[in-house]
Amino acid sequence: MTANNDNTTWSGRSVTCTAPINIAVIKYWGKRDEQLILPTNSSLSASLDQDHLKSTTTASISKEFKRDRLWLNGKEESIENPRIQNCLIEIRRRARKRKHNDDSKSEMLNWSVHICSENNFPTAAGLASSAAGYACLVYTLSKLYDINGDVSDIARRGSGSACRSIYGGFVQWTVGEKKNGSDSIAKVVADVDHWPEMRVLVLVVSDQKKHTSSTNGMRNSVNTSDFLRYRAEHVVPSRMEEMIKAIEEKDYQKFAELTIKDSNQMHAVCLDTYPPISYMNDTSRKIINMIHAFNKYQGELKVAYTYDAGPNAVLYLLDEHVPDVVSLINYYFPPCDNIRETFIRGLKVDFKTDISQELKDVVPLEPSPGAIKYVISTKVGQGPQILPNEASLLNENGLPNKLLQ
Ligand SMILES: Nc1ncnc2c1ncn2[C@@H]1O[C@H](COP(=O)(O)OP(=O)(O)OP(=O)(O)O)[C@@H](O)[C@H]1O
Ligand SMILES: C[C@@](O)(CCOP(=O)(O)OP(=O)(O)O)CC(=O)O
Repeated sequence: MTANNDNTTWSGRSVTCTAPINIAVIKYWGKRDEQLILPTNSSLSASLDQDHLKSTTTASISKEFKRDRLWLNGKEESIENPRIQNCLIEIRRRARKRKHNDDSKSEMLNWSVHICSENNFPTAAGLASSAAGYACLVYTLSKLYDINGDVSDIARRGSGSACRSIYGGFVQWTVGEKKNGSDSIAKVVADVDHWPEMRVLVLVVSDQKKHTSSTNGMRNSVNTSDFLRYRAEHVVPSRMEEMIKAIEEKDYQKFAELTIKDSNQMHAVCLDTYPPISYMNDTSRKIINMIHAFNKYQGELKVAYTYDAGPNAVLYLLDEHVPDVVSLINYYFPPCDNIRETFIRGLKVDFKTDISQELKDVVPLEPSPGAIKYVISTKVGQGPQILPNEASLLNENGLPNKLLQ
């Protein structure tokens, strides 16, 4: 395939896109329909800047391809994965529905597709790789097949949280009421420029694969936790309204309080599950204690934490407080010597590695060297982006440029 300007050739077509991860401040935890991936409650997240955390996907179609194929992070994987199939089938169905005046384009719908994707961060480690991955897959395929309009409901069929990564800024996923899920879609609450002071620190405690996947964990919670039903019916609806208002008004105190409470509530539902699920470890709990002591010492909320299905903490804070919070992390969770240089990623300014005696006196912790592996400093970011042809992950034969042995 030799691509021309619009990525179309006599025998093929190829598109490459990127998509962000997102970190929820009102958590999705529970499905009411496993097949369509419909949630038990609405949720809300921010998509993060793609400098450090993104998926990149190339999708190509060609007359010459014999069958659909998929490569993920340099290795061929089965394209029969039911979630990938759910997305692919729905994309092709929507593409067929569109009336093509141009016969050559209709013909393309019968060609096989090659998909190659990579994440620039650890996969399946609780860093929302499935969200970025499926959003990127669906967005790329939608561009390949010229599908216009919202495709968040298709990304949702890959992984629930992926629907929120179809947009940038602050994004809600509305629970919806319809059985077919057509109203369970992502909507932008505030775009990327709305709250430019907002910063995000991702504290990587572990980048190993987690013991209980989100899918299995939330299925057990739906089956056994009364608290999950209570949360969905009596807590989340009003909390969503409050959170949207806090974001619209840039009310950090309210935003931080709701973020902390909602993370703790999701993990309380996990503990209410039978048998209980606990995603946090000792380091996660120490981070929580450190942040509550720090906020109390400051007299107001300066930093909010949230945890997904793993031990890693994500902190939402305003840019003016980043230096103090980074110093705090450095003091209580200093890096081992060999990684000092790469411990805090994405931050140019110098920060202190010590804190005041007054603060030490109120934080109920001893330093834990090496407990945090590294920190990614980032911010709220854009939605998926289309890249130029040169960025393709597939060569002219439709095979990956890079393959792992
Ligand atoms: N770039 C990608 N393209 C397609 N699929 C991907 C991509 N990245 C990840 N996935 C899919 O997502 C799976 C990992 O999802 P999983 O929910 O276990 O981890 P996670 O998304 O990192 O964690 P969490 O969703 O709990 O934050 C992978 O095994 C793969 O099937
Ligand atoms: C804890 C969470 O990150 C849950 C993520 O769940 P997934 O979207 O990974 O689950 P599936 O729909 O089964 O693929 C909270 C959130 O992102 O809202």
